[in-house]
Amino acid sequence: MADKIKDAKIIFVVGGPGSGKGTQCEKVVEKYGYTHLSSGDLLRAEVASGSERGNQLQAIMQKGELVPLDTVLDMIKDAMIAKADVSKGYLIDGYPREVKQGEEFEKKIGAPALLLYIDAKSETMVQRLLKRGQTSGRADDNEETIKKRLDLYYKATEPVIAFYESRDIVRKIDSELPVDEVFKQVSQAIDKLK
Ligand SMILES: Nc1ncnc2c1ncn2[C@@H]1O[C@H](COP(=O)(O)OP(=O)(O)O)[C@@H](O)[C@H]1O
Ligand SMILES: Nc1ncnc2c1ncn2[C@H]1C[C@H](O)[C@@H](COP(=O)(O)OP(=O)(O)O)O1
Ligand SMILES: [Mg+2]
Repeated sequence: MADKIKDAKIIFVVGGPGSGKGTQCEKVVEKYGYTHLSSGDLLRAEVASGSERGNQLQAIMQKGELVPLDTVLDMIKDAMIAKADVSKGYLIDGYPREVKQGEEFEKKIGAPALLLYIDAKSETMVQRLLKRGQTSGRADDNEETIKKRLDLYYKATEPVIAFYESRDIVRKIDSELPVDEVFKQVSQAIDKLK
């Protein structure tokens, strides 16, 4: 595995729910041709398949909780391998959500070259998620679950940023600005990688 993706850059995209991770990743795909893997999207695909495992995942996600680490990591790893021959870089969106996930990823796959920290105020995230909820059809875009997701973000995911800061790979992105302004910052961080 490590061999197959040895030249591909790995970028972790970390930020609260509704901070704009998915929005920025789409633009990175367009400009840089990186492979975008969203843990949430992978999980929702499993739910949509109607499998027994998908039903269990749905119940967890609806409560705003984290699904088991092994499940997410296996899904990401399989998806990375599937793209290994064509991918020059990977955007890992929504993972790691806790320090342990980062540690396990590095043991099984490899080290990230960059961590994009997509930062927005909690009020901003709530407003964006409530708006997204009007059309997303996502079971977790409702007021009650949003609150739980935010709490979990501050408790479990923010420590991930501190964990990688010591390696100097964290780039903090101000995601309060309009999408294109946010993307300028993202582009600058990626351009510096080369
Ligand atoms: N910079 C921004 N300004 C305004 N709205 C944004 C911005 N970035 C994202 N959004 C909107 O906020 C919502 C959440 O964005 P999304 O990319 O799905 O976030 P995440 O993947 O982090 O949950 C979406 O409806 C999106 O259109
Ligand atoms: N790395 C991960 N570990 C555990 N659960 C995860 C996960 N990534 C996603 N999930 C589950 C729990 C999340 O509340 C839900 C939705 O995730 P998401 O689509 O990444 O949300 P968002 O883009 O709004 O931040 O899926
Ligand atoms: Mg997303």
